[in-house]
Amino acid sequence: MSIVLEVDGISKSFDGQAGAKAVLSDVSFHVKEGEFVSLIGPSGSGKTTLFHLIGGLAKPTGGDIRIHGRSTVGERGNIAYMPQQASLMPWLTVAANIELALDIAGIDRQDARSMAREWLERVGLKDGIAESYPNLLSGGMQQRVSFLRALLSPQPLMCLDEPFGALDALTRMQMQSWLLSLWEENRRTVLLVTHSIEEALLLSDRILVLSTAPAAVIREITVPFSRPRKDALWSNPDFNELKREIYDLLKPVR
Ligand SMILES: Nc1ncnc2c1ncn2[C@@H]1O[C@H](COP(=O)(O)OP(=O)(O)OP(=O)(O)O)[C@@H](O)[C@H]1O
Repeated sequence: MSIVLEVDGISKSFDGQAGAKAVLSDVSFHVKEGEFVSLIGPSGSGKTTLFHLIGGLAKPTGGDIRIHGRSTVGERGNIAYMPQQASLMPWLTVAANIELALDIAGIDRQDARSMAREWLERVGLKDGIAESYPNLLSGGMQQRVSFLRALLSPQPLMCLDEPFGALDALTRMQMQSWLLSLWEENRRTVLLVTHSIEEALLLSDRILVLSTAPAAVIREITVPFSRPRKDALWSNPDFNELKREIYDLLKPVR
């Protein structure tokens, strides 16, 4: 499998009143083609900052970011990004929201139109949802549309930033199962930021554990469960063992 993303010795500091504040310190990792990798770390450890750097919205203080071997520091348009809040355009229908993203990414308008409609049906968003406006959909439905928009976008890497963080616990579990089966069919290259250890274990091939700020990768865990996975994994003793191990890594040092 070829390497899609290389984060190579990245550091990032912000200037503040009390001088420079280091947020990331020598962070290095990679994501291979078709891999699902999760980043998990304490609150404030710089996960969103890292996504901003990968997406080209900010520049690192040091280090390099490469996509398919080419340095993309400060360059936008290389990732399909899914934020915590769906951020759909309220004045466009669901289908038009997806079409717009594909259009911006350079896909022919006619192709974007048929892709959006076909995929909405395929992922169970039927019964006129394509022609509905986003504010008529539940939070979970909006996130399905947001995920689909990222999934269909042609960029080589999907970055999912706490995509289910704003959902209630039950909807979140349903969304995880939905995303799991959809991802296992499509195998796009994914980097996920999450606060949920269970979510990371259920979905990922590998988990990168970040330390508190200034953050570095303190552990890389290869998730040993075979695919296709089912949410019944939650009752597997090995699942709980790994959950405990990651929880201990994230515990604040007293
Ligand atoms: N533009 C900025 N200027 C100054 N400090 C910033 C800026 N952006 C982020 N920070 C600081 O960097 C640190 C890391 O923030 P970031 O949002 O990346 O963490 P996070 O791991 O995503 O947090 P959470 O898990 O709570 O969402 C925080 O202390 C934050 O205040």
